[in-house]
This record gives sequence, C-alpha cells and structure tokens, in this order.
Amino acid sequence: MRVDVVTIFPEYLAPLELSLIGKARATGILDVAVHDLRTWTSDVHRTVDDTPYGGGPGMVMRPEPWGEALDELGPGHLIVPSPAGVRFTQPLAHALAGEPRLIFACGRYEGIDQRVLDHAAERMPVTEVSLGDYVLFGGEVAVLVVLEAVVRLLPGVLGNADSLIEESHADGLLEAPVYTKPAQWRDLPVPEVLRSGDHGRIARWRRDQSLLRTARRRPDLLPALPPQALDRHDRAA
Ligand SMILES: NC(=S)c1ccno1
Repeated sequence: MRVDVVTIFPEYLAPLELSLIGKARATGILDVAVHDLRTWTSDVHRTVDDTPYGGGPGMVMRPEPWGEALDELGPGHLIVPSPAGVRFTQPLAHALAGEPRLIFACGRYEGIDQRVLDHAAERMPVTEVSLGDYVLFGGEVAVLVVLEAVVRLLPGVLGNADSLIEESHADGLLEAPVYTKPAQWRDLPVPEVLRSGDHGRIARWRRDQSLLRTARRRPDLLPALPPQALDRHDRAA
C-alpha cells in the first residue's frame, strides 16, 4: 500500500516512523510519504490560507496549493479527516485496507475550500471521515488514528493474524475482558472458567461477556447485528 499525507505540519506525522507502522514500512508492506503543502505554494510567503467568503471567523485553506498537490500525487483514494465526515468505523478501516493508494489531506483553520474536494471527486474517490463528534486543531492526529487502524489490518503487519479475529468490533461486538498471570492478584482472581481448560466453556463465556459489555456500553451496536450473528445459544439467553 502506498500512502501520501499532505499537511502544513509534517512533524506531526513523525510517529509514522515508529512501531508496527515503521516495521511495515521497513518490510515494504507500506510505503508512506509525508508532504508539506507549502511545497505547492508559489508566493514568497508560501500562503496556504485566506479569509472565508461570506464572512465568519477564522481562515480557509486556499484551493490552489491543494489542487497542485493532488494533481501531482493522485489518483488515489482521498481521505479527508473532518468533523463533517462519515463516522470512521472498523468496516471502513477494512475497506481502506483493500485500497492500493491512500492520499490523506490534513485540513487546518476552518477547513479546506470545498472546491478542492469537489474537483478531486471528478478524478478519484473522496471520503471525509470523522473520528467522533468533536473538533481538533487539524486532521493530522486523525490521520495517525486512521492509518494505524488500517495498516494493522494489512497482511503481514500483525505477528499473529488471529488477533484480528476476536478483537472489539471484529464481529460487531466489544471484546471480552482479558486476564494473564498471576491467577490471584490483590485478592482478585482470574475467572475460573478461563483456567478450566474447557475450550467450549471458555468460548461461550467470552461470547457472553462480549454481549453483556456491548449491551451495557454500546447498545447502539446491538441493533446493527444481523440475526445470523447471534447463534442459537445467544437467542436463548
Ligand atoms: N472529528 C475529526 S476527525 C476532526 C478533524 C478535524 N477536526 O475534527
């Protein structure tokens, strides 16, 4: 997968050198390039913003530098983090993990001139994504989150691909609690079932815990579950 990130703060993306993403880059699974938007400015002050038409507070990112940048870097799937975007979810992460090329546009100020996205949409897929109902200073932090969620799904990135099977949201539910040694810690025991060696009981307990957690913490996820996602035992509960 090839990823290009365009930002006025390239240093914000330094964490992409670290950990699993860094390893994915080193092993050739991932090719990432971070670009300073000002590369595509043509004035002596390297201006990237201007006052908004229609008035209002703040500044808007000018279309010209973005247009030049996307002309050079495209085509690819353009991802624009924005509070006005569609909700970023695990299914969307899986969809993006199947793309050969992602281009991330990091907005700042009050956002990017809408014509940049409209013009790009004539030549490539454009998706505005939101991490949640809150506003950040810009898109850079959101790019780190989206990229981590996507890259960990790429074959060969996680040492044990089984980790992807039982994690939260993999099957639409929140994952069950996890435990490790010691069996007793500050008078708190590990649930007996997990030490029983009875794999059927363990799988059932984990499933029940996932359903309980989801019902308590994220009831909004339950209606989205297709009927077949609940096996015979779940329905009886
Ligand atoms: N909520 C998101 S993703 C965002 C991007 C910029 N500001 O907020």
